[in-house]
Amino acid sequence: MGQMDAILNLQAIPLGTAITAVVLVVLTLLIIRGYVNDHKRRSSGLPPPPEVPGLPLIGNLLQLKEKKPCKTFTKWAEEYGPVYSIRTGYHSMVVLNSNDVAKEAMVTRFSSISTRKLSNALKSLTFDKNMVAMSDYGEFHKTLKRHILTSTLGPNAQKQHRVHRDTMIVNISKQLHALVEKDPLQPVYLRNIFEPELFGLALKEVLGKDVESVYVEELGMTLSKGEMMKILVHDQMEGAIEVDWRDFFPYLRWIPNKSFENKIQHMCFRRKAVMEVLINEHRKRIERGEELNCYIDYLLSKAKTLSEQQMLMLLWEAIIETSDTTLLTTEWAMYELAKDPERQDRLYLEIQNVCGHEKIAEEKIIQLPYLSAVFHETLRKHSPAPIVPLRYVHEDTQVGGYYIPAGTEIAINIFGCNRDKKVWECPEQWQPERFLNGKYDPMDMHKTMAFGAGKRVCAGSLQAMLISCTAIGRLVQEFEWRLKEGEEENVDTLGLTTRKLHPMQAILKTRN
Ligand code: HEM
Repeated sequence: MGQMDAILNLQAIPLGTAITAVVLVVLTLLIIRGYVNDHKRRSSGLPPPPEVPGLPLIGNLLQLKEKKPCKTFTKWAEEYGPVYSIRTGYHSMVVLNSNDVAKEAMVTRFSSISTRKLSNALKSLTFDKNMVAMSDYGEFHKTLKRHILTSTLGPNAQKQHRVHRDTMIVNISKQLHALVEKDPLQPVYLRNIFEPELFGLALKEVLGKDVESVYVEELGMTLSKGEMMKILVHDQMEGAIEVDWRDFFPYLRWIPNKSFENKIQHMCFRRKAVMEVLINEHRKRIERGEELNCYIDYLLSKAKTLSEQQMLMLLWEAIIETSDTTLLTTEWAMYELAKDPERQDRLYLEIQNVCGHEKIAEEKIIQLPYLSAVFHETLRKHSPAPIVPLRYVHEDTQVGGYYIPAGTEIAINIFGCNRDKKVWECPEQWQPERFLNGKYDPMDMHKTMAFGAGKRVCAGSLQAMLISCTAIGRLVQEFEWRLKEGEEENVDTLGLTTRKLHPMQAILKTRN
């Protein structure tokens, strides 16, 4: 996912005389690879996926420069079908664009497609796959996933953390009321209030306590919560899509790319400095006998074989994953509702009928099918992870009736699956009602492909649903939302996930 977005920033490729010699060798290697694969494919009796024509050596890189790769992939699917292959420099990549083939890859053929293919930036930022989401499938992955589910994200852990989510919603509501009272005509940036609260919730789940500021000796300064959020979340999300042209031309990896390396190292250094201070403070707390129900306490007592660096990465992973995609989903849902007064009214009436004068609470979600439909329709239209982090085929396999040799990268285009005209009527339109036609189980978390599927399915889907649905419900229960003039056009996204480029601005009216 990072690699592909990074193509947008593709730098000029250094072509020197040394490279001219390499070019010949590479072309020869490509021809040999093609010949060997073709021979194996013939004996499998399966055809290769259709190829999107590209240029020698660089393949399809230039065609991916213009727009978001998920959009280009979706456009190509109209011409080449749901499975096709492209070349990103030296690498072959198969792109999957429909629910059927995506599920086949993630479930039926999982054993052959369960490892990750990381860009150089992601290799450094994940400390070489030391986190649940970026590790290769195996014992290490299974153990880590069990830890995060048992301590934090599974149904029982979520019950225990309920108090933090309830507090967060109350805080958000209070701050919005204060802003509207102060100046009812002043547009409100929901993100400015929601994001620090969500980050605070992440800190409570991971460390047991919210942290307002922290002195970091290595950086020589006291960081506010906003500055911590920048170092631990925003900078890292930016780093994840940093391009290293050597990703596409591994045979040139002997050429240094210092500006890239320095940038990533700087991000890793700052993250480590902040995380170490936070971890050390909580170690001291635990030593004083003050144990809390949170991820760090769990890992320190139950996962003693983890190294310091692994512990740091796992704790940071839970912080960044909590802070990003749930915010995006909630902000996009509120954007769509603020744009669409009829659907906003329909949701408000549903909540009134079920909750009356009481504030919406998590246990009511099951009785609010339109609210669930709003959540899932937002995940469909604005899929927060538009492309599943790249997978790698580690043994010859097949998908959609096509032969896929070992060594191929697999891009699962969730955006494309969720906009497939064969599955979704008017996929460009935001219509929550599409989930209310009796075809869908109201509580099914996987009505769309937004959370992935199979053994690597998202571990945080329950938490995302609980937070996002309660927040959307409460925000609509307490205020009438209308977009600020001109805001309707602001649909661009930024980065690895579908973060709204322009934070939504809305005018709020308190409901009586
Ligand atoms: C609306 C919100 C979210 C969406 C759309 C989403 C989507 C995804 C997707 C597409 C994957 C990749 C699946 C694959 O590789 O096959 C994933 C993995 C993962 N997500 Fe989420 N996610 C969300 C929220 C969260 C939250 C709140 C957390 C936790 C704090 C979280 C933790 C994880 C973890 C740990 C994995 C790795 C699972 C594995 O590799 O086994 N996610 N998510």
